Amino acid sequence: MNEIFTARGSVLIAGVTVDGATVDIAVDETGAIAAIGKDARKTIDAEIIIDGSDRVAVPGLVNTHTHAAMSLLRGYADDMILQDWLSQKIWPLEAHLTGDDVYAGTRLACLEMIKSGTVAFNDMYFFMDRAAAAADEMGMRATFAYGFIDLGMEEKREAEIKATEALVAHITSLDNPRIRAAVGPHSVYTVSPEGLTWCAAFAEEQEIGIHVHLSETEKEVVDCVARFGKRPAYLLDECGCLTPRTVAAHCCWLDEAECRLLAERGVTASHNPASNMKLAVNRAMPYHWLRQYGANVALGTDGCSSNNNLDLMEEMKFAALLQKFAWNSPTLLPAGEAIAMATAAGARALGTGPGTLTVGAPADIVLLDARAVCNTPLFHPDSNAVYACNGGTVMTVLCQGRILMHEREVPGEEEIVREAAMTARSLVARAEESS
Ligand SMILES: C[C@H]1O[C@@H](n2cnc3c(O)ncnc32)[C@H](O)[C@@H]1O
Ligand SMILES: [Zn+2]
Repeated sequence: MNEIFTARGSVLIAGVTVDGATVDIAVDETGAIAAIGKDARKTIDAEIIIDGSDRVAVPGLVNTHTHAAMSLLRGYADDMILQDWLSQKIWPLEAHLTGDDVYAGTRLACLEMIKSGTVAFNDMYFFMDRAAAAADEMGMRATFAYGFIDLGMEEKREAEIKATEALVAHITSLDNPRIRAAVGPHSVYTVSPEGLTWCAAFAEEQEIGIHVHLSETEKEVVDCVARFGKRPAYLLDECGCLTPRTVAAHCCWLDEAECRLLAERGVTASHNPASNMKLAVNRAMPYHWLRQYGANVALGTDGCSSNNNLDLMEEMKFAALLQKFAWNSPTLLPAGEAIAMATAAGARALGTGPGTLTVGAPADIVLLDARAVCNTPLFHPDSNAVYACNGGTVMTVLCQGRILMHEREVPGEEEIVREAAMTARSLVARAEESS
């Protein structure tokens, strides 16, 4: 294998554009940014030198809500409303999932994320020990939550508790700083208050995150008020699920008071605009209120069955456009804020560092092609990154100083794609045989 992918020493990115200036970025052997500037090359004896001319450097992107192995379900069920999509197509198929399926699907997802500039992701799914193995092999950072769904049944709740405890124990035993565990209560419509309360207490005891779907549809809100006499964010809060370690996905139907509550609790709201538009949830996350009350707002793709890709560069554009359109404000969510959502806000949510190109930060660095058509002319790199380009502009990706992709080459790509295609076919065939 090309030594650029196996090297674990220091790296110099020479003559790269950062915030409009041409600089060097020096990465030390611990994987941290040692220096940035004109003389940064003098600070290390670089094992690997990357030519940064014709490249724009940005921080690695962070996907704060996905179901990575759903890459196997890409294009399997489109153009449906959420409840029908889940109950008629997705859950029946997922009943046939195996650990091998999740491993192959997560490897495909990691490949796709790396190829579009993502270095870290927040995952909620099943067989997460196998997902963790895949992410580790691919060199990414990731947080894994078992999708806890008890449907109000005590017996099922006991099984979900065991599955959650087993995953957290497994990930803890890995003792891998790139791979973390979280607790994943799916939503207020699939998890009982008892289940939600257990999830919150366990996450607090383990000092780990909570990953939950929140107020994705109007039906979720209406049903929650009818069943529990309160809106979903208040129910989650009563159960202890709103914390600074919580990532709440979607947040489309929050009212203003719920936005203030999320901000007060330090919750990260993960905006998933492509999935929301595709499933026609009929309301955009109220970003203006969340920002007004100081909530951390990050970005996520959701899974490949509702998006249908994992390209966070595209997601930045969807977010900026959807917010402007839905809230009738062309000044809402400008390009710089969209990039901060996809980088610093996501890194804050997952605790992966500052998510910026600064000395001392983990070297999670993405190099974009400055000569690409979408980057020409290059008046405003942020504008081009959000409004003109997509993940195809990503040339090189470093995570903790390790080179995961260079000149768009990722080691093992062909085998990962072949294996995932075969696995997806076999999963669907098994499901069809049994129906
Ligand atoms: C972990 C479970 O969550 C399911 N899922 C995937 N996307 C969504 C979504 O947008 N809303 C609710 N649930 C979702 C996934 O299929 C797993 O069953
Ligand atoms: Zn989701």
